[in-house]
Amino acid sequence: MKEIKTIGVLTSGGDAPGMNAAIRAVARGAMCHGMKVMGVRRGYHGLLRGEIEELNSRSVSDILQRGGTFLQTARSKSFATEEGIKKAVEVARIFGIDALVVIGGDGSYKGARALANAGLPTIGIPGTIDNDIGCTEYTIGYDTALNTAMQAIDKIRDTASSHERCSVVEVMGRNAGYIPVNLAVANGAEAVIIPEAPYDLDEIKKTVIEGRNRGKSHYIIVVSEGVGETFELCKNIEEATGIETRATVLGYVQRGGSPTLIDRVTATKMGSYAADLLANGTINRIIAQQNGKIVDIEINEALEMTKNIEPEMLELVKKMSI
Ligand SMILES: Nc1ncnc2c1ncn2[C@@H]1O[C@H](COP(=O)(O)OP(=O)(O)O)[C@@H](O)[C@H]1O
Ligand SMILES: O=P(O)(O)OC[C@H]1O[C@](O)(COP(=O)(O)O)[C@@H](O)[C@@H]1O
Ligand SMILES: [Mg+2]
Repeated sequence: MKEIKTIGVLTSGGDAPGMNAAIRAVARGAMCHGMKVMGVRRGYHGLLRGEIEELNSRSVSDILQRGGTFLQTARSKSFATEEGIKKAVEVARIFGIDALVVIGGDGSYKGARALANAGLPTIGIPGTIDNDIGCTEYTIGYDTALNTAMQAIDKIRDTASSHERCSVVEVMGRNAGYIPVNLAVANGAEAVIIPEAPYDLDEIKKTVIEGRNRGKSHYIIVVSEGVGETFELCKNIEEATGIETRATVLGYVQRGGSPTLIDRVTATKMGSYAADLLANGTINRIIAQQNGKIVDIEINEALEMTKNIEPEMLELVKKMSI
């Protein structure tokens, strides 16, 4: 394989706090190895359009602490086609990009694998608030999103408590329950509803009614957006319990904001690790965290890996709701 002299870096899929820290670390890490770094704007969409410019150590200054992604991001339908992949590889070749670092989620990795199969070496870095990537125990943005949502639910709880209401709070995570389950524990929810596990609405109503009988003044039910039944749930609980029940959809509040220490440090470690791999000529890998350590996994193998919500976490929510 020819020596990697120039690398590209892009962010793809939903933005996540810490993506900027990862871009900075990839760029500065690569520069330390004498590589040239090209920033690709707007994810795969921008790659197709040649929205590419060289980065230097100053173009990535003052971004470490900022949420979002200064390269911007996109979801691109036209990229995810045979034609799109072919064109993307061609554009990379025109700009002299020997390998591409993709910071994004599971969808972006499928794109990275397609590029690798078409001849453009890639490295994936996990960047998504959802923490829904099977090969890694941690994804950049997850801790910030959890802390932001936790603080928001604390505020909702103040109002629920003052008015003696029940609050059904819908949180993000697509089809994965990592965000809701952790929030339910951190915010002392009566119940959590996630796409991975069946739920018993009668049991939830019972928990709320019994809680009131024991003197509770507020009730929090955390629901994953992936369940898709937030407003029906709210109505059902109110009708069955007679307790005024309000729904709050946290939405994008969870995705923005300055990254926490964990996200800054993890992003910096992973970004620098990606640059080291490419400097050594190691390609088509996904960076992951396993047992607290940063590792790299072959891309096909990484995409086959799965992980599960610990049932103990669901048990813990139940136990603590008495
Ligand atoms: N199967 C696929 N093949 C090629 N590209 C894909 C595939 N799935 C997703 N992508 C590309 O990756 C982009 C980001 O994926 P998405 O699932 O939206 O976000 P994330 O990477 O954060 O999970 C998509 O808009 C698309 O361009
Ligand atoms: O608002 P968007 O960009 O359409 O997407 C919403 C989705 O993006 C996320 O915030 C992040 O998901 P991805 O990292 O897979 O893009 C999900 O939790 C949510 O389902
Ligand atoms: Mg995803």
